Amino acid sequence: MAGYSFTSVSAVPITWPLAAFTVWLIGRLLFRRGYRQGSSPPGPRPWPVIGNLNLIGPIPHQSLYELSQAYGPLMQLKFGSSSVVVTNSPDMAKEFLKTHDSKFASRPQLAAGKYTVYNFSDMTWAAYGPHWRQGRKVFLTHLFSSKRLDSYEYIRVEERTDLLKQLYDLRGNEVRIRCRLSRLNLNIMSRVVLGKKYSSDSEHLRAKPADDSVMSVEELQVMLEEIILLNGVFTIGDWVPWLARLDLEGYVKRMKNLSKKFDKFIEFVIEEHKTARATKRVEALDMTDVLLDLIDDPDLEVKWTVENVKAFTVDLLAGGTDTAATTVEWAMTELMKNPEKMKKATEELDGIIGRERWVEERDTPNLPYLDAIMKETMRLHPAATLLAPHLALEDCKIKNYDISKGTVVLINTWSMGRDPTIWESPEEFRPERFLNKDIDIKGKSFELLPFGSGRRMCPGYTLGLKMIKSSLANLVHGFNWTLPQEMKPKDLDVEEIYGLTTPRKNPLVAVVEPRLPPHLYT
Ligand code: HEM
Repeated sequence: MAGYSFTSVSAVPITWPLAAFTVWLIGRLLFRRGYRQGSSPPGPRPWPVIGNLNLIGPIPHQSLYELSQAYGPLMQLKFGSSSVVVTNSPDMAKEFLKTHDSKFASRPQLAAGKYTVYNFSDMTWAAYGPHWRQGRKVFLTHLFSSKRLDSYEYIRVEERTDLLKQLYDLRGNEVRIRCRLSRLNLNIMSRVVLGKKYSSDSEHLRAKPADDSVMSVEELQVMLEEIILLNGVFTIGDWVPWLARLDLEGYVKRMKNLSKKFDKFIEFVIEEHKTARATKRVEALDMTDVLLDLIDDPDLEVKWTVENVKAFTVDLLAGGTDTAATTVEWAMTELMKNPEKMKKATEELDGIIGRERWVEERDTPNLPYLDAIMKETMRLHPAATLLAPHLALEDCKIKNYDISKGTVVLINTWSMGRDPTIWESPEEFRPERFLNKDIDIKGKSFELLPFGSGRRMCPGYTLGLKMIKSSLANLVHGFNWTLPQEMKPKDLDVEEIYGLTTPRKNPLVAVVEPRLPPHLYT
């Protein structure tokens, strides 16, 4: 049977004028011709240029969504000389992530992996193979076992309590929720991964210059935001290799600068850990200790190096901080846009938890409406809209489409979440759609894949879910939130910033008032 032909779209990146012209010219010269995929003869035929994708900055999932509306569930784009296949259909996603999982379990070797995580020494950007397999095992058995995650619960509780106290002190004032959430998650991840925070806020540092912090928490937050951004950008040199040296957008320069800063920071952390280990002053085994121990492990299949320790540390800090904060900010935005849903959530909390205590992690299985809010938020605002890019390791036929080795695969979870053939009234925030429905978010229901699925699925999802659920539950339980001044719920925008994660463009600002008895906050 003859294979289908792909709809091919030529993507012409647009940047500042000179670069735009250069790239347009290259596009005209190189990508005038397309070819028919499948078993029919691949004779050249005109490449149908149907429009420009604005590919400055991160890859825009919304533009991909619009194209997919016209071109169907599987669409092939040309990014320079590389084929990129995008899907927005759960059936197709299942083919890539389950049926043919092992053939699509690699990652393209992009500049971000080379320059920000020590030449692919981490797990996220590692090519499929022994290094990645070993790293994954380290993650799942040493760092994210349920025993280890439980042993860190006290850290999550202490940091959360601290945030709730801060919010109480700010009562009656406007609060930028995301900033507080990022800091909460950064504090948790720093203590879990590095053993302590290593950073304090700048006011504290000014007051106590002798503090042993290495940098201000604001500086560390900016570094993490930068790494998330740079790991999601479209870098022309990745797709047109002979342009790589020009670094037209300046992203590679930024990656190198950022990497230097991270390296200095992590070097300091490692040295301190080594000193503590040498003098036997190790009090608690944090993740850096676990990663350092592996350097001396003779039984490992692939030699573990200090670069691996550093790159994994970056993965852990970046993976755990931004994703959860982005999701909770979106959940709070949707709840404030839909006050009747906020009311239902507080009613559930009042009924199950009561007003005399905070919500603990062990309570969350008893809060189905809260769970539905989280799922509905992840449907409309998945933290990683295109997952992380997958790479075909061999030629493969997917539902009769020929995918050649080296093709990059993007799974557009953002589109799937908004597809009217899957979800009724997809633009509406309706947590009720998940009540009494067996839709899983851990990679089994392909219409909802916030953490991906299969071999490359997020290994940190258990921790991510713990952080999201308990902070969201307590923000809703402990406080009444209102919009500033005359703002109405309908005025709240839902504009996004594209990137590896997709936060609100305009941070959510709300006025906070306590709703529980005062003694609980002090
Ligand atoms: C709300 C929380 C989180 C979300 C939504 C999320 C989402 C994702 C997604 C979509 C992927 C890519 C899956 C794919 O390529 O198919 C991923 C991969 C990954 N995530 Fe997460 N994540 C979260 C929390 C975390 C946490 C807490 C950590 C670690 C501290 C983490 C570490 C990683 C790593 C290392 C990978 C790469 C896995 C691999 O390539 O094998 N994530 N995550």
